[in-house]
Amino acid sequence: MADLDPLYAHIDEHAADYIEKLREVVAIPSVSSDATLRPKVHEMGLWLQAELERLGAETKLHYPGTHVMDGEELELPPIVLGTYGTDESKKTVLVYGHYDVQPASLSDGWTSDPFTLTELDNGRMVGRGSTDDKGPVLGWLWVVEAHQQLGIDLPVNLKFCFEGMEENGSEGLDDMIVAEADGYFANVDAVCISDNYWLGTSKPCITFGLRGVSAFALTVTGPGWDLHSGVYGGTLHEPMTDLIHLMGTLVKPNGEILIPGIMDNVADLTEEEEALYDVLDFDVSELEAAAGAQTLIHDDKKQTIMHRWRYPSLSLHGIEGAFSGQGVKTVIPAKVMGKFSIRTVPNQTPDEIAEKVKAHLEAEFEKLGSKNTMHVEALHGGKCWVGDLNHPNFKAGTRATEKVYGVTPDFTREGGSIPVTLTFQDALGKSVLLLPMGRADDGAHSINEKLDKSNYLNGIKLLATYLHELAAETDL
Ligand SMILES: NCC(=O)N[C@@H](Cc1c[nH]cn1)C(=O)O
Ligand SMILES: [Zn+2]
Ligand SMILES: [Zn+2]
Repeated sequence: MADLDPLYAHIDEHAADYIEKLREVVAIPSVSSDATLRPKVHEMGLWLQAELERLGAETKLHYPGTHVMDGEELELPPIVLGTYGTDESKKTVLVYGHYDVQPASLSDGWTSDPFTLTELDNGRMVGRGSTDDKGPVLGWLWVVEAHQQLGIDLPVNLKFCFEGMEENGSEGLDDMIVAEADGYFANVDAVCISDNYWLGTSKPCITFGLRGVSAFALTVTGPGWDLHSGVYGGTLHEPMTDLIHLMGTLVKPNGEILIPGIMDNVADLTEEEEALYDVLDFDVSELEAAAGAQTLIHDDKKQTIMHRWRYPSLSLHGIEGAFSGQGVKTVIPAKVMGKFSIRTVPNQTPDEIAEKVKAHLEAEFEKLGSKNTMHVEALHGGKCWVGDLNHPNFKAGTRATEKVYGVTPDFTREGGSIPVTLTFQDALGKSVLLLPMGRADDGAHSINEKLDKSNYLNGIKLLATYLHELAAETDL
């Protein structure tokens, strides 16, 4: 295998260039769930295509069509596909990432403009998308560029698949992957995704499991329009009252999900799995620090980690249509929509979850005797995933981590979701490795999202080293 020390030195020397490029893409507010920012998502996709072309990849854009969001028909952003190298003597690695981001605004509590990458003295680079997932996506590009600049042969062929709707249901992606399994993706030997985080803040990990996610919108509709609560309060069924009651029937404050039958298919805990949690090097105080609170439900670390990785959870996210401004507005909202989602685990499926959620809410609404109308909509649903840690793809990731960081990584599952992981595994019949760049306290989806400069640079080295280690795998 090639001596990678010159590559590592090159990456360190070019830190300023890589940070400038990250600054450039953080400044494109590619928020996939905001209709007004949809052009920015497209712009970000085209930015990536141009960079891939600059690096000599053959690219193509797959446009999945349109969808309706907030009552508006919108063009879905392109899935950016790229092929770099077609040498039949080399293995082909498919790398996936997403270029859309979660919403962010200063009023949420950011200490700097979310779309201006802000470097702090402690090495943190703060900005929306820095860690989820623009930093890692860019990392793959710099791996190719560094090899070119140093004249080092890239030991594998690469296929890129970058999407712009991951944070909003990945519409159109699964269909494209299934349709192209024997086409564009035909020669793929292994898949790697860098879109998650270390378990803590100091030790790297590789990840072999994710929870799924099923998102719902629960709408209660009553009066024809918003009403004066002094004039109508006490005289009619209020949608907010119904909605708050219904949302209260979903989950207890201790996290217990109240939907009948929801736990029926949850995989049994085996002794072998339990032993993994016993030896895990996990510090709950780091989780508390990253959350900015000491409000964990469970007293011991084992229960905490199991409820994050292997049991389902239900979170209430918000209510559309309700008054949320400052001061008091004595209004009866005419129509309100509660949003919640369930993180799902083996062996739960989105169809089963949707059926149980609907049956429960319909039964609870019936009990209210309300004259309002209720509608439950299953939004996106993605399955959970557990990969095979013994596969050579994971061995390559482990060796790469050991080389770059000098430690054996933690082997983790994660509470979050990247539904395409299972799609790649099933449709292509190939191993998918999750190889994170960022740390547990990066604040993805939260305020002041950051990527540490050291994680960015070591992450680029890690992705490069992984490709070399995978190329050296004889068992693949
Ligand atoms: N980094 C992966 C990630 O953040 N995934 C999202 C996926 C999602 C599901 N619904 C909306 N976004 C996650 O929330 O886990
Ligand atoms: Zn992500
Ligand atoms: Zn995300």
